[in-house]
Formats: sequence, structure tokens, C-alpha cells
Amino acid sequence: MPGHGEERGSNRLREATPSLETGNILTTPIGYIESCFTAKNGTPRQPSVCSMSRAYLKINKNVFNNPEHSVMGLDQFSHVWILFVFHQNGRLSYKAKVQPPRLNGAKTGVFSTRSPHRPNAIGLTLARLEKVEGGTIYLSGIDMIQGTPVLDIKPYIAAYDSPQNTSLSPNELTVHEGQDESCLPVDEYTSIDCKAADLPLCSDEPVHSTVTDGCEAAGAKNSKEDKEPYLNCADSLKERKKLEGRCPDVAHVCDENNPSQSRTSILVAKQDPIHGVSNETTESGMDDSMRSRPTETRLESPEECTSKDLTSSVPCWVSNSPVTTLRVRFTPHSEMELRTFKAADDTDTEKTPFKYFQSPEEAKRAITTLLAADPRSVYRRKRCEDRLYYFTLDMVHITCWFGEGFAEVLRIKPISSLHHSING
Ligand SMILES: C[S@@+](CC[C@H](N)C(=O)[O-])C[C@H]1O[C@@H](n2cnc3c(N)ncnc32)[C@H](O)[C@@H]1O
Repeated sequence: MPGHGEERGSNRLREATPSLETGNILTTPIGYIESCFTAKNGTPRQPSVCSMSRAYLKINKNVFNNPEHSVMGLDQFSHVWILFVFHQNGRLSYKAKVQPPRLNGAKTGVFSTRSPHRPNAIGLTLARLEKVEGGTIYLSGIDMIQGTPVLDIKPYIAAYDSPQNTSLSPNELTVHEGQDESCLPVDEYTSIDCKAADLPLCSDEPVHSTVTDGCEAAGAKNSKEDKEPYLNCADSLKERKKLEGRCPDVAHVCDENNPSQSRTSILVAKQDPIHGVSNETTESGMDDSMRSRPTETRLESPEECTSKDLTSSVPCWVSNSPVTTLRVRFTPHSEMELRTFKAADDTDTEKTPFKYFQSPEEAKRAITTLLAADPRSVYRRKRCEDRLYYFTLDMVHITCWFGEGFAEVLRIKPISSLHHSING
């Protein structure tokens, strides 16, 4: 009988009749990923591993007659969440406990991992949005293979999606005596692209007090904002444009449990918000109850084997995996083979063009970052140490081997030449 301590499942989820109310929905992909990764082998385990990786997604005309309408405004975001189906899992099977590669053989609960083998085989990737052209979006920093069915796209909004930018729980907070927490010194809010001095950090007025984007869930019924959420969002966009592009992220933060305590925040990225993150938040336009909230975090004494940043924590196998980063080297022969690929500005017709990369150097950097993260499965790492490892990237077929603490690229061939020799 299912549900009686059963560890493995496959059929239970497929027996239900589709119905929105019960959550048994039939999905329709909005499109299929065109990716520089053609197979699972060698594909990074997370998008942050290889920022040079590229893909694009054309919104399907079966979903929207005018696909370009559905991505209108998306180009104003730097990153997007992609929800997709792990369509190459082989079959829909899953276990309650899995062995993530970073744990090198040890088990943990499937929901504590990003394993592709999960009850609904749904993946979640945060990708950089390079550009939008018509109904096609171009992405980089991805971990999805060619042909991946995409279920949904959502913009990445630091104010909603990063705990560093949301209300902290009271026992994580403390106020420093004498500090005016509503207006921290500008120089604490450094940013990559923007001059901190340009930012209205200490405005007496709310930056934009009527923004309701994201507040519907807070239950603010009957308010003007509730009826016209998109009109008010336009204010936010105007304000956002004024503050120039991707930095800072200006947003209205809603306290879901208490909508009256919603407030406007100005978020200034200290580093790349996605890969290695440190965002700072200051608040303006707060009501009194919010003003009494402290703004500086105090770290609790770190628990053993748990890594914490200011507002979130992960087990140490995520932040400090027992699997080491590998040194990567190329044999002189493989370096030479890589130079038979064509840079975007190269006119040599004898060379093989890339589909996604700009140059052999970029491809080399991508191969290096992929191998440094040790893409092998635990099984292969432990049982087939001495075997050759193959993978493809863009138009390149790579052969390498792994030794103690390193990976060495032995051979690099164009995929087309291999197809040619296989097909006769
Ligand atoms: C560990 S998963 C993480 C995916 C996503 N970032 C997440 O957290 O849900 C990434 C791995 O899934 C595999 N993968 C990517 N696309 C896939 C697909 N369409 N079907 C099955 N496996 C896929 C690749 O081997 C890749 O290394």
C-alpha cells in the first residue's frame, strides 16, 4: 500500500484525475530549451557553475498566438527563474532519500536536494537574461539540456526572492544603540555599477508608496491598489528606470501576515545577487511599527556544520562539500584541436563554427569551469575512476580523464565530424 513507509514512488502521482482544485494539473510546455548542452553528461549541476553557458527559448505559438506579448517587459529584468521538466530522467521514479554528488555517497532527503529525481520531476533554474527578441528569450548561466520542456518563466526580483532582502525574524536581529536604523550611512551601500550617492537612501518620503506588485496575497482587498495593481506597478517601473537598469532593485515589500505593515525598500547589490550574493536593504517610507524594527543582523553562534550568511543557512555539504574542486589541464594536442574552432570574427571557412560560444577561448573557459566542479556521478567517481569521460558542449565533443585532484582534457573534436564518422 502506498503511504505506509514506502520509500519509492512512480505511479501514484499519475493516477489522479486532472483538476486545478486538487493540484493535479496537466501541464503544457511554453517552449523547449535550445541549449549548448546536448546531454546530461557534463552539464553543470547548477547554473552558477558556468556563467558562459548559453541557451534560448522560443515561446510556443500554441500557448500564445502572439508569443512576443507574453514576454513584454521581461527585458527589464537581469535574471529569470525557469521552471522546467527533467524530461531525460528516463522514467518518473523517485526515492525519499537520495545521494547528492556533493555528499559523495551519503544520503539525505530528496527535498533537501536539487536532485532531478523527485515526485514531479520539476527543475528550477535561475538564469541570466541576455536579451529578448520577439517571442524568444536568450539566456546564459544555465544547467538545462537541449530539448528541455519549459513550464514557466518568472522574473527574479531580489526583494521577493532573496531572504537577505525580506523581513528578518525578530530573534535574528539587534539594534545598535544610537543608530538611526531608518537611514544607514550611504557608504555602507556600495554597489557594482551605480554610484551609491545617486540613491535616495535617506528620503523622508516613501519612494513610491502605492506599489502593490506582489501584495495581492497579503489580502489587501478593496484597496484601490488591489483593483489596479498593474497601474501602480508602472510607478515602480518608472522609478526603477530612474534608478538605472539593474541596480538598485527598488521594490515594495509586503508582510504577508500583516499587509498594513508593507513598506518600500531600496536594495543595493553589493555583489552579483545570484552568484555569491550579498544584498543590503534599507528602508524608507516605513510606518512606525516598521521603524521600531532593527536593521542590523546578529549572527547566532554557528551551529556545527551549518553555514550561515546574514539571513539564511545551508548545511555544510552545500557550502563546504567533501568533494574538492579539481585542477583542470589540457594536453597540447587538445589545445591545438580547440583552435580548429572558429571565433565569431574569424573568416577561415575550414574551421568549425560554434553555435553558442564566441571563441575557442570562451569554450575553453567553459570546459574548465565544468570540469573543475567534477561533473561525474558518485557512482562514476567511485567505481569508474580510471575510465574516460565524454561530454559535449556547443559543437564540441570532449574526451577527458580524471586523476587525483585533477581532470585532463585529452581530445576535442567537432560534433559534426563525429556524426560523420558514425554515419559512415
Ligand atoms: C541537479 S539538476 C538541478 C537543476 C535545477 N537548477 C534545479 O535545482 O532544479 C541539474 C542537472 O540536471 C540534469 N538535467 C538538465 N536538464 C535535464 C533534463 N531536461 N532532463 C533530465 N535531466 C536534466 C543535468 O545533468 C544537470 O547537471
